Amino acid sequence: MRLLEKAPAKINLSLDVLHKRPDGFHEVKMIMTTIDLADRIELSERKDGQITILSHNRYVPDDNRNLAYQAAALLKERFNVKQGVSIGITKVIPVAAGLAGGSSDAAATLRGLNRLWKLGLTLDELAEIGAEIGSDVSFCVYGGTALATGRGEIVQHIPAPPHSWIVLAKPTIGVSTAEVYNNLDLSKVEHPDVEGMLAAIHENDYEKMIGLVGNVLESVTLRLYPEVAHIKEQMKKFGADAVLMSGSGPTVFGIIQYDSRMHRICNGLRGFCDQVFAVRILGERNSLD
Ligand SMILES: C[C@](O)(CO)[C@H](O)COP(=O)(O)OP(=O)(O)OC[C@H]1O[C@@H](n2ccc(N)nc2=O)[C@H](O)[C@@H]1O
Ligand SMILES: Nc1ncnc2c1ncn2[C@@H]1O[C@H](COP(=O)(O)OP(=O)(O)OP(=O)(O)O)[C@@H](O)[C@H]1O
Repeated sequence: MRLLEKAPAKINLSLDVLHKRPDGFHEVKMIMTTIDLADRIELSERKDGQITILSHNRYVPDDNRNLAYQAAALLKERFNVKQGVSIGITKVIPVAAGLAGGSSDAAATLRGLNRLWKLGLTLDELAEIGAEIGSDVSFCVYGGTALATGRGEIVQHIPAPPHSWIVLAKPTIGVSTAEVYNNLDLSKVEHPDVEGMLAAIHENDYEKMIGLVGNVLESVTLRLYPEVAHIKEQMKKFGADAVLMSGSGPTVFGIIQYDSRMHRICNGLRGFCDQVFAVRILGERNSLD
């Protein structure tokens, strides 16, 4: 048997870090939403009990460093599954980009293997298992839009943000999440208004939403990688309504209401940036909702 799962990317509309915890992780408060840019995960049964990864992407590990491999190994061990699985990953989400590509691949593998191996687990149970793989995996198990707290694994669902285009631009560099958190100086950051963003989304208020985007991790990544600041400036100059870095970066996203402006911004960015995408937020509401 063979089955397919989509693994969508996420962006963080608001990302605050409250403090560093004794376990080394940081306590976060962030609003995440899935976008229509997805890897494809193909799961095929193996009778020999092995787990294999095939991705045809030189930046993606094909062994137990791959988060999809870790997801399969965890389920196999926890539920004493005898079968194995071949995991084919068609990468669309840029790697080490702040878009949770690896986390979403792991989450899709959990959802897919739950079906393939007939484990009968709920999404809540899969999300709990996902937290053992990485902080973003729990959110990715559900997708949609959510307020995430704790180290990111406590997920509270909220409505989708107002109707808009998301333009993504990824500079050629990759960024290490651990490096960004390690260089964060919380005495120097400006905290975003996460509660205000929550209210804007609940009220489906586009103007309010674009005025409230914020990410404390920008303070680190923009300093370490000036090309990210350059892309932010260009996206603003081309006319995006709001511009923010996603996660630990380096991908920058712009929020735009009108198609014509979205095209203008994409054309402008493609002049100097290889990876530019225009996507919708998954499950978005239209402006009349
Ligand atoms: C930046 C975000 O992507 C925003 O959604 C996440 O906070 C990061 O999530 P992630 O990539 O799944 O992170 P993990 O794989 O769990 O952790 C990678 C590293 O990031 C740091 N880390 C991550 C999450 C967190 N709440 N505090 C941290 O300090 C830790 O140094 C950890 O070793
Ligand atoms: N399935 C996978 N896809 C991509 N990278 C993976 C995968 N599994 C493991 N990795 C490793 O994880 C690193 C980070 O990749 P990923 O694309 O998940 O980063 P990210 O989008 O910044 O994640 P996040 O936003 O959750 O911090 C890569 O450099 C790669 O070595």
